[in-house]
Amino acid sequence: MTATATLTRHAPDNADSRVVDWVDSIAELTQPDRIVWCDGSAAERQRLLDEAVAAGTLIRLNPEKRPNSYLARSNPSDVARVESRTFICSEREDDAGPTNNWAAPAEMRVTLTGLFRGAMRGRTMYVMPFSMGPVGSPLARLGVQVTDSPYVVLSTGTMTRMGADALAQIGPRTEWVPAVHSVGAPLQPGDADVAWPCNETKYIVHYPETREIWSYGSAYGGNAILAKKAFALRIASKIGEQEGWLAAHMLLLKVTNPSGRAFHVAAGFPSACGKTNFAMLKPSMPGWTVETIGDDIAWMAPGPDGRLRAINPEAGFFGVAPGTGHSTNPTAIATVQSDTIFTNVALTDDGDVWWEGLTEETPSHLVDWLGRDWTPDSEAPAAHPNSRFTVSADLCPSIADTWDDPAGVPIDAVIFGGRRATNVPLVAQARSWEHGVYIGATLASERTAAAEGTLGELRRDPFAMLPFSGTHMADHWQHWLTVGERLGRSGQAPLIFQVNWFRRGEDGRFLWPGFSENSRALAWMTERIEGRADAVDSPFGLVPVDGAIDYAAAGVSREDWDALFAIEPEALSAEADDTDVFLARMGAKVPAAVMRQHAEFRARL
Ligand SMILES: Nc1nc2c(ncn2[C@@H]2O[C@H](COP(=O)(O)OP(=O)(O)OP(=O)(O)O)[C@@H](O)[C@H]2O)c(=O)[nH]1
Ligand SMILES: O=C([O-])CC(=O)C(=O)O
Ligand SMILES: [Mn+2]
Repeated sequence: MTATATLTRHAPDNADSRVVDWVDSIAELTQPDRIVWCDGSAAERQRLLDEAVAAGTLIRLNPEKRPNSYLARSNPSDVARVESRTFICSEREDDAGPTNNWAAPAEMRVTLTGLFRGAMRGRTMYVMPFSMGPVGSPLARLGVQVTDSPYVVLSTGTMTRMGADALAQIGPRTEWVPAVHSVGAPLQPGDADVAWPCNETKYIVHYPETREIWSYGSAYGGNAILAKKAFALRIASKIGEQEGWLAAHMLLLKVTNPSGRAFHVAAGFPSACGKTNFAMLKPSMPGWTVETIGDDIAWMAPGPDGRLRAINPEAGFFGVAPGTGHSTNPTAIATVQSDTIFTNVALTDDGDVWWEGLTEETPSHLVDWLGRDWTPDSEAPAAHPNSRFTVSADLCPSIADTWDDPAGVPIDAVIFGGRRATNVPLVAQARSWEHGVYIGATLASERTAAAEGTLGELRRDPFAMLPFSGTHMADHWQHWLTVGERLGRSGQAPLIFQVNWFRRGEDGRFLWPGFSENSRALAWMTERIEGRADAVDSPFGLVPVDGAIDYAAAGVSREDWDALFAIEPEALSAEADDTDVFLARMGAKVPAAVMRQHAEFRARL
């Protein structure tokens, strides 16, 4: 018997034997020095925080400025999702589709077994049972992740319901998704550790049929907090297709109008395109309120009443720091006042954090995300463009009291959006569910710092799921059509809209002020649901009639307002050509309804 096998007996007494056997088998492969079963308690969290400070992984911030908060600086090479190293290993390549990296599962297993052999030597393996969604909710799902990164344990503890309660849910017949994570940096006896261990070799691997996740070499959020993008989107999109529900890269919010009527909205924008900001919107319009339910992921299923019901499977926010300030997102600023882990932001001289966009004045001296002295004369930004905050949803002042309702909330509207300097109007309503699916399917957006790649480059990001689908993207579209038909039969399908906060004028400036003023577009959408606001036809769908949105109150000139909806036939025709190429690339599985909608789009130009 090895030492690790002995330690595994410290599994909690109620741990399901399949979980214990699986943990044993991973320990056998990865050879950690110690195994710790996480209970999710506050005491455990504090112990891990203290250990991470001692190890140099976390810097404790000034408790008078930022109580119970910490700064992590990653290895400079480990700052974002690595899409080129992310794989969907379905049995058949065609089930992963042309937008995913694919490898044969048997071959990938051999590669990963080689990499994971002894990968945790000298480290502790943490076992984290977790629930995505309120523990015990019919919409919730269970998983167990092992990791050798205390930073990942702390992050998972905030982002999910992690610990003893989740473990207690796993019985002999319960389904749970196993997820294996290692930073890929074993320590030999006598080796000194580094603050952010990782490996140049990275693999983020999903087996959709057997519902397993393996991640190697990175400790960055989206690569390593496997409950989030890997499970709640990539694996869940496959499960949802098999079971008739939707896993969506969408925020969830509740908006209440001045007469007290509430609406629930799910909105899908690509990474770093405004989900967290929209979810925490402070309306500029008097009498309106927005409450937050989720800021990144929605699981939605037709409910017993025939309506689409949604839960936020997460328990916290992993939000983009740069651009988040008192004037843009005061709610997020209030949320991260305490109990927050910041990653790759700058450190102020008084032990607090700073990033571009936090305040109007720039501090005269900082320590940047790389640990170097920084002044306003420095060329590089002080915070990494994809620096993040990790904080519990409970701390958000705009959180809705229904945010963790096990039954979910009924969805009235679905929105798609992207970062588009040209062509796409501020807001438009899809003519039908089918038209809405076409809008989602052909969504394009400019690249951001949330993943490796060229900033600003326009790319197709269907359903904002390009990096997050565990299936063939065209199967995902067909699945949305099928769910829509089912909702349509009870006459209760949500309306679908498209928005674009990022259109620019010829001088390069944003034409729309965004943030709190986005409430004007949201209000119009709710008025469409109520049948109170008028709209006119356009190639994109139904757009507000003159006077339906008070743009002047948002400080927008008549000229800019017109430019926000301008139709440039040549540019649109070029975009339609590009859509042809994109749909051809997606192959024979593209639903006929999407092709039909594309033909109609062309005909309307
Ligand atoms: N101009 C403009 N910028 C915005 C708006 N909303 C958000 N942003 C900026 O866009 C960036 C990303 O916004 P987030 O709300 O964090 O985006 P996200 O979709 O939650 O990103 P992920 O967490 O990566 O999925 C931030 O720098 C925001 O300040 C808007 O309405 N107008
Ligand atoms: O998953 C991540 O790493 C962060 C995130 O929310 C995104 O990129 O969409
Ligand atoms: Mn976000």
